[in-house]
Amino acid sequence: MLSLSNICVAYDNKPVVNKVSFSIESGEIGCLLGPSGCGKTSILRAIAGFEPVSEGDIHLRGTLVAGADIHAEPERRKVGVVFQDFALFPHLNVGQNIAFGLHGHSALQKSQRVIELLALVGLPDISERFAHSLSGGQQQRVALARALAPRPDLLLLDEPFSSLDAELREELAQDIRRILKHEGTSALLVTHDQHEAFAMADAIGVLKGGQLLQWASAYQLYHRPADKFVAGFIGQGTLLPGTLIDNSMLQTELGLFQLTAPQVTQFAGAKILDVLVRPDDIVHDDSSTNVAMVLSRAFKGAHILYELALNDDPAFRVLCLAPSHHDHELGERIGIRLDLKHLVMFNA
Ligand SMILES: Nc1ncnc2c1ncn2[C@@H]1O[C@H](COP(=O)(O)OP(=O)(O)OP(=O)(O)O)[C@@H](O)[C@H]1O
Repeated sequence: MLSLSNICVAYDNKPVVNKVSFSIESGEIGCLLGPSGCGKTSILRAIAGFEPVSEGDIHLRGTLVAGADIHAEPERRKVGVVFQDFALFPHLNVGQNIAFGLHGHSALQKSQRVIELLALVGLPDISERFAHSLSGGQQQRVALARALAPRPDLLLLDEPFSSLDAELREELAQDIRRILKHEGTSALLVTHDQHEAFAMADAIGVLKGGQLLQWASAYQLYHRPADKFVAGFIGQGTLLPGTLIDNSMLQTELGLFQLTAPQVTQFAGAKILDVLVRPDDIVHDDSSTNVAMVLSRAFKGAHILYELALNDDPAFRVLCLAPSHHDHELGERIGIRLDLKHLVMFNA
C-alpha cells in the first residue's frame, strides 16, 4: 500500500529526515513515534505530497509518487489526512462537514454515508449540530468521519488527539483503530505518545534526529529494542552494568547470565555490557532471601512502582512493579525474584 525507500526531506538544504525506509501493507496501521522535532510530521507531509523528498522514493499502491524527478500533487495521491490543528467548517453542520468531500454522489448516497459514519464513530444523533456545540473528543470523531467519508485507502493522522486529555486520548485511539479495521483503511499515525501508539498501531517506527531507529510491533520494541534510545523511549526500565567473563557469561548485581551464541558473536571483545531490566522482570516476593532496598516509590493505583537498590548500592538500580497491597517504606529491604525471559544487552 505504502512504501518509503531511503527518503530524505530537507528545508533550505538542511536535512531533517535522513534515509527513512518502511512500508505499510493494505489494512495495516503504522505509527511514527519520537520526540518533538525528530521529523515525524515532515515524513507525513512528504507522503501526502505537501513536501518534496530530496532523496529516495515513495510508492503508493505500487505507483511511484515521489522521487528524484517525480512529485505527484497531493490531490492525485488520494490519501485522507487528519491534521493536529483539524478544524470542522464552522458554517456547516456535522452532516454537511462529513459529506463535504463526497463529490459525484447523489444526495441520498451522501446522507446514507453520513448516517453510516456517525454510527461508526458512536455519534448517531448529531448530524444537525454545529462544531461549536461539540466537545473536543466529539469534534475529533467528526473530523475522522469526514476524512473517512470518501473511503481513502490510506489515512494519515498527525497528532490527532493532542488537544484531548490523556484518558480520552487512549480511549479514542482504540476506537479509531476499531473503525479503521472495520473500514479496511490503512493508516499512518504520528505521535509522541507511546500509549497512543500502542493502543492504535500494528507496527511502530521510533525516530530520533530524522533517523528511523526501529520499525517493529509494540511487543518487539519493548522486549527487543534495537538500541539504548529505543529501550529508554519505550516503556520503563534501568540499565545494569555487567562484566563479561570468557566472552560468554555476564556477571551482574543480579547474578550470572549466560549469553546466547548470537550474543557471544555480537559482543565479542567487549568487557562491560549494560543489561536492560524492565519493571516486570523483577518480581516482588516476600519469601525470597534475595533482598533489595527501597529508594523511591510511586503509587499507581493497582500497583506500586518501586525503585530498588541492589546490594544496598544506589549505583545499581532496578524497578519493580508490585501489587499495591505490598506497601513498603523507603529504606526497607524487600524480597525480589528475577523473572527475566531473555537478556537484552547493549555495549556500555
Ligand atoms: N517548513 C519548515 N521550514 C524549516 N524547518 C522546518 C519546517 N518544518 C519543520 N522544520 C524543522 O524540521 C525538523 C523536524 O520537524 P517535524 O515537524 O517534522 O518534527 P516532528 O517530529 O513532527 O515534531 P513535533 O512532534 O514537535 O511536531 C524540526 O527541526 C523543525 O524545526
